Amino acid sequence: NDQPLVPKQFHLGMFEIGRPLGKGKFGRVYLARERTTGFICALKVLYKSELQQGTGVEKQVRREIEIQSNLRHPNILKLYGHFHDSKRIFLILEFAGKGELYKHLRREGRFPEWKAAQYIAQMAAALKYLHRKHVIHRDIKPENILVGIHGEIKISDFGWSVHAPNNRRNTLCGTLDYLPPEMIKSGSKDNWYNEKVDLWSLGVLMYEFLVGEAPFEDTPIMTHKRIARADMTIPEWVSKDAKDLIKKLLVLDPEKRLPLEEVQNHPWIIKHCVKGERAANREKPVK
Ligand SMILES: Cc1cc(Cn2cc(-c3c(Cl)cnc4nc(-c5cn(C)nc5C)[nH]c34)cn2)no1
Repeated sequence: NDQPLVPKQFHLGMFEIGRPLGKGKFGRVYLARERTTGFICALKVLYKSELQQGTGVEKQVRREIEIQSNLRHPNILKLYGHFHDSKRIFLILEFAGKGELYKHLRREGRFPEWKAAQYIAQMAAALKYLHRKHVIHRDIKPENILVGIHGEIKISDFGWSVHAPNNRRNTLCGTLDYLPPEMIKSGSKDNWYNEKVDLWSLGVLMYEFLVGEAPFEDTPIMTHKRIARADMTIPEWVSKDAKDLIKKLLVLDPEKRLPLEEVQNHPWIIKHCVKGERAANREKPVK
C-alpha cells in the first residue's frame, strides 16, 4: 500500500518546517519534511486559543480529524496523523503539489470544457466514495479543493459532518453561493443531512468552472432569493451537453437531482474523459 510506515506518536521535532503554503481562519499550513524518512507533507497548525473562541469549533476539528483519518481516496486529501502541544493542534496532511484550485481558476478565469469535465468526474468519484461512507461534505467550493502534482483534484477541507449539522458559522459569513435551497430555507433541517446537498454544490462548482463565476452570484439578499428559485442563466456559449448536466444538478427538489452514477455516465463527462472516449472509439467497428 502507498501509505508510508507511520509511527502512532508524532511530535513537532520529527519535522523540518519549510515555507508557509497558506493560511486559513484558525491557523496556517507549512511545507514540512519528516526527518527520518524525508517524507514531504503539509503541516496544518491550528491555534487552540483561536479555536476555543469559536462556538465548539475545537470539538468540530476533533470530529473532522476522526472522519478524515479514515478516508482513503485519490481525490481526497489524506490526513496521516495529528498531534498537539500546549498551544497548538498539528495536522499532518498530504502535500498537494499544485496548490489551491481556486487560485488556478481565478488566474485562468474559467476552465476549458475538457478540464472542467475531468475535475467534475473526479469530484463525482470522491463524493460517491464519501456518500458510501455516509459522509456528507456540505461545503463543496473551489476554496476547499487542492490540485495534486499530476493535476488531479483533492477535496481538502475538514468541514465534513456525518449526519449532524456542523456548527461552523463560516457558512453564514462565508460565501452563500454554494448553499443549496434546503440549507438556506428556514424550516425543516432534516434535508441538511441528505447527501443530495452535495449534488447541488457539484452543479454550482461545474457552473463556476465553466463560466468563471457562481450561478447565483449577486448581493447576499439577491443570492438568497435566486438560490431559493434556482434562478440562473447559463451563457449561450456553454455547450448543450454541459448545460444539460448543470440543469440536472441545480434542481430545487433534492430528490430530483441527478445521482452521482448518472453524473459519471453523462454524455458531457463521457465525451471529455479521454480514456473513455478513446476506448469507445476503439471498440467501434471501422465502417
Ligand atoms: C489553516 C489553513 C490553510 C488552508 C488552505 N491551505 C491548504 C494548503 C495546502 C495543503 Cl493543506 C496541502 N498541500 C498544499 N500544497 C499547497 C501549494 C502547492 N503549491 C505549489 N503552492 C501551494 C500553495 N498548498 C497546500 C495551503 N493552504 N486551510 O487551512
